[in-house]
Amino acid sequence: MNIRIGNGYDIHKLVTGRPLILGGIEIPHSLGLLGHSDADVLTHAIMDALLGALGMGDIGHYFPPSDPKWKGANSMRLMEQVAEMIVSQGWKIGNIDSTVIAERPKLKPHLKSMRDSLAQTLKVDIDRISIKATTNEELGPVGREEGICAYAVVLLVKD
Ligand SMILES: Nc1ccn([C@@H]2O[C@H](COP(=O)(O)O)[C@@H](O)[C@H]2O)c(=O)n1
Ligand SMILES: C[C@@]1(CO)OP(=O)(O)OP(=O)(O)OC[C@H]1O
Repeated sequence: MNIRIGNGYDIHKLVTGRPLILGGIEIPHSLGLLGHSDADVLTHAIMDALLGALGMGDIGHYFPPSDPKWKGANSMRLMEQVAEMIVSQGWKIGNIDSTVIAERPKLKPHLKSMRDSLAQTLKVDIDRISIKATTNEELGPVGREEGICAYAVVLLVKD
C-alpha cells in the first residue's frame, strides 16, 4: 500500500459584518472571518494538506485570490474540486486530523456538524475526520481575537 502525508495551515482576520464559517458550517458569533472567499480557515487548511500530500502546490495556485471568480466562494465547493483531484489519481483519504485555534466562540458544540459537513463533501466516513479546538490562552493575535487559525494533517492511501 502507498501512503502520502500532507499538512496545511491558514489564518484569517476576525472582523464585524461577516459570517463565521468553519468546516462549511455557519457558527453564531459577533465576528466573522475576512477573506476573498468565505474565509473558511479550517477548510482551507485541509485543502492545503490534501494538495500537499499530492505534491500539487496550494489552494492559491488553483483558486487565486486575485481572480474575481472566487470572490465570496463557498470553500466546500472548492474542496469538492480538490477531492476530485485525489480520486482521479487513485488516492483515498485515510484520515484527517485538524486543530482550530480560536479564543471565542466555543466550538465544541459545533464540531460534530463541522465533521459531518466535511465528511459529506469529501465522501468519507465521519470517523476519518477529526477536528479539535483550542484557545491560544489569550496570547498573540489569535489570543487577542484578531483572527482564527487552523492546522490540518492528512494521510492519503492507495492500494
Ligand atoms: N474556541 C474553542 C476553544 C476551546 N474549546 C474547548 O475547550 C477546551 C479547553 O480549551 P483550552 O484552550 O483552554 O485548552 C478544549 O479542549 C476544547 O474542547 C472550544 O470548544 N472552543
Ligand atoms: C480560496 C481562496 C480564494 O481567494 O480564499 P481566500 O479567502 O483568499 O483565503 P486565503 O486562505 O488567503 O487564500 C486561499 C484562496 O485561494
